Amino acid sequence: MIVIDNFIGGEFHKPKSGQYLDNINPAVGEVFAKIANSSAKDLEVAVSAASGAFHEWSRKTLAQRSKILHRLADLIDENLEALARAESQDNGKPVALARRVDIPRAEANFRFFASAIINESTEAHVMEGHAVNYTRRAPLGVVGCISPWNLPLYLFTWKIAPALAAGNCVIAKPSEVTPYTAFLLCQLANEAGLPPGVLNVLHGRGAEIGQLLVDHAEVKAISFTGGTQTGRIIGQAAARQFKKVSLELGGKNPVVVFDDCNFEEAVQTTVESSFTNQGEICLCGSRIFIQKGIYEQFKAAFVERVKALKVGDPATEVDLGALVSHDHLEKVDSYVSKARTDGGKVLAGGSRITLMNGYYYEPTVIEGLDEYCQINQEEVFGPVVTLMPFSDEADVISKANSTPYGLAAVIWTENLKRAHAVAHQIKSGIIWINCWMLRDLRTPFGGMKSSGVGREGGSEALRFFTEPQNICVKL
Ligand SMILES: NC(=O)C1=CN([C@@H]2O[C@H](COP(=O)(O)OP(=O)(O)OC[C@H]3O[C@@H](n4cnc5c(N)ncnc54)[C@H](O)[C@@H]3O)[C@@H](O)[C@H]2O)C=CC1
Ligand SMILES: O=C(O)/C=C/C=C(\O)C(=O)O
Repeated sequence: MIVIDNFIGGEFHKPKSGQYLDNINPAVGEVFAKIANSSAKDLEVAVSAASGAFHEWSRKTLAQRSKILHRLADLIDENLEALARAESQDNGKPVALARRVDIPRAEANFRFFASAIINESTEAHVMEGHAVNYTRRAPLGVVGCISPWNLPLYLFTWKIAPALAAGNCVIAKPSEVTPYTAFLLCQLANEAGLPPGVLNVLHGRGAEIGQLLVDHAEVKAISFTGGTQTGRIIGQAAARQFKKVSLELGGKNPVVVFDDCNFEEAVQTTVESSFTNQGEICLCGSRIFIQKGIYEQFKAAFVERVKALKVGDPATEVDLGALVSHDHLEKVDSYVSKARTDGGKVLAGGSRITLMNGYYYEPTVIEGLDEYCQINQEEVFGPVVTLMPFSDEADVISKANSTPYGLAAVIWTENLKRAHAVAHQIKSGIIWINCWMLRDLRTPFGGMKSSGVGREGGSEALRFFTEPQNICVKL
């Protein structure tokens, strides 16, 4: 049995409570690891290690920090296969997907921020003839990074890489549902030469050790990705201490297909935007709006391809693996049941798949529901999409904006003037025109409305993890 212990001050530590949680492989429904169940005592040791390391880490030159983070990126690449297999075992996603997307992106996250700190310029504001102001951006100290289960190492590193690059010491809390690759990364951090205490990883339940981390006065900022309800709790707790907080939350993302789209590309990419990673990505499009003139044609082509998707053992060549947990499978299935009772017609899928005692669900397409029914308002976070017709631009803009969420949207049209006009009126932090998940790590990443507060990526992330200080010099 694998034992996932905490990583504090460069060493693995058993939880002070001596208690462990079960870690289940969702592909087969079996416990394969034990996870440290951390408490306040573990947090105190981690805070002390992180605070103690801050002086040395924050005073390293940018080139020194950059070199260590590049080395960590190299080590992720060297261990790609083992990390991809671990990610699949923990999460249920196809190994091939982890090999192609999750682990290379974890490497890219370190690579990107290791280079960004070297290339970032500082600002100066000249008061002609009077003074010059320059902006110093100093690291915050000890910061907390809380990540979810859907893209475990990908999102864990998306947070810790900018935090470390900017000179902070980190206490990270990966999801208790998928802690394995964060645990494996700790060993690589030591090999890369990251000084002890600069990165600390505590495992355990969100409502316990996660909440203690958010509430700790020595932790100066929290970067969180996860569900909107959890984001609300964290935002409220952080506000009490005027703590900096970045919240990347849920989505109910619209895909808008105009009748002048490149039909083939729109159909194929919409299959991907719906079902990649079993639909467990906050950026997946879950409400597909199709212009009336091509509704039937698009529906037929889309459903045919969805029915051809292969679901099964994630260690083999499949399109979809298992959902992350039994609870999540129940949740997804209950949304589909409710959609049926609301009058929805299931065009593809709609059922669990019995296989190896794992948590498998068919890729599901539903039509016949309006934009205000439950399944079109709440985040399912699984392989379920709805199809809805629309008449014109005004109609689809109103429908696209009809949820509390505003994370991402996709627009398919060959008329770029129309694409820009619609993009400007959809209330989403990220808009893809004629593509999906084309990611440039320099761009601001995050959502509007209930999809979050703040932005990650590029300079936004480095700014979040630093405190600006204006220094005015009289000339
Ligand atoms: N990126 C996204 O948009 C994600 C959205 N979700 C949505 O949230 C729903 C619930 O999934 P969960 O696994 O329960 O997500 P969650 O939001 O509860 O968990 C995300 C992370 O937050 C931690 N956490 C939970 N409660 C906390 C607290 N009070 N203080 C500090 N940290 C806390 C968890 O341990 C985990 O590391 C999903 O069904 C999905 O709809 C879940 C994961 C990612
Ligand atoms: O940064 C990305 O490319 C993707 C981020 C995805 C999430 O934040 C998510 O699914 O939660």
